[in-house]
Amino acid sequence: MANRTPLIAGNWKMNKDHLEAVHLVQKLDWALKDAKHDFSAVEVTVLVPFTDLRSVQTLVDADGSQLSYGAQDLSAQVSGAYTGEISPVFLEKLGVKYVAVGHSERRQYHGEDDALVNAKTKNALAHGLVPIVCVGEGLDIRKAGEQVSYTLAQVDGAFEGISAEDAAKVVVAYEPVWAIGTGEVATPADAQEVNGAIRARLAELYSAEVADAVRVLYGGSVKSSSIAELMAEPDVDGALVGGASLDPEEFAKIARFQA
Ligand SMILES: O=C(CO)COP(=O)(O)O
Repeated sequence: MANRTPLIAGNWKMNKDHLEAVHLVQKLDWALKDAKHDFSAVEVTVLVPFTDLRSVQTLVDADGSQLSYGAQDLSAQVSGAYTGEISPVFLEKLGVKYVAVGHSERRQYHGEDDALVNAKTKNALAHGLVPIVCVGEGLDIRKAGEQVSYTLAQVDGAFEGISAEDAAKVVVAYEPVWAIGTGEVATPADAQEVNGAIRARLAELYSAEVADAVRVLYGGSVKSSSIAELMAEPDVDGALVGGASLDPEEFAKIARFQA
């Protein structure tokens, strides 16, 4: 890996109310502090439900925690008559650093397409949030051996019209849908194949410098037992962790993959 700081991001999905969130973040923070975790060596963040954000912000501020936190989605709009939507301005005011965009569950259950993912990515960047753009193929595409071309088309769509300066700030998460929540983690070679292709595409779309700056994560059934071998791949710069991020001890172990 070049000079990219690894990022371990926990995606809680629709789990933990705001009271449970405080307990979980506190336990995670303690586990990392006990282990003298060096946040400058491996960044750790949690993507929590919208309703948890204010409580998490208060806790992180009060405890002087080095954990950052983020949201799982945002609106493509900024304000106005968009019932139920959440503006990036609101997220920015809550101290949010990261926001997931185009998670496969949003693509699948909410019909989000590449154009919407692109609009949301731009909206996040315009308001100082770091988008974690999620891409990845389903099982049928994988069986047809088309995972690289399919995923790169999603990358092309997400980055359409984004400047090189902004592109360098984006985080991309390769999450093969068949590996999400199934216990079936991609092999390190599977992850490297697509992560490497994503970086090569960014070099084509922009430049070697931009491609070198962007962190490309892997997600899909990551556990403390599988993280080290994934991170050993040159183009895996971290992980987007679902189920295992709900267990603070296990998630702290994942964050401490170098230990
Ligand atoms: O979708 C994921 C993270 O965004 C991965 O979820 P799991 O780690 O539960 O497979």
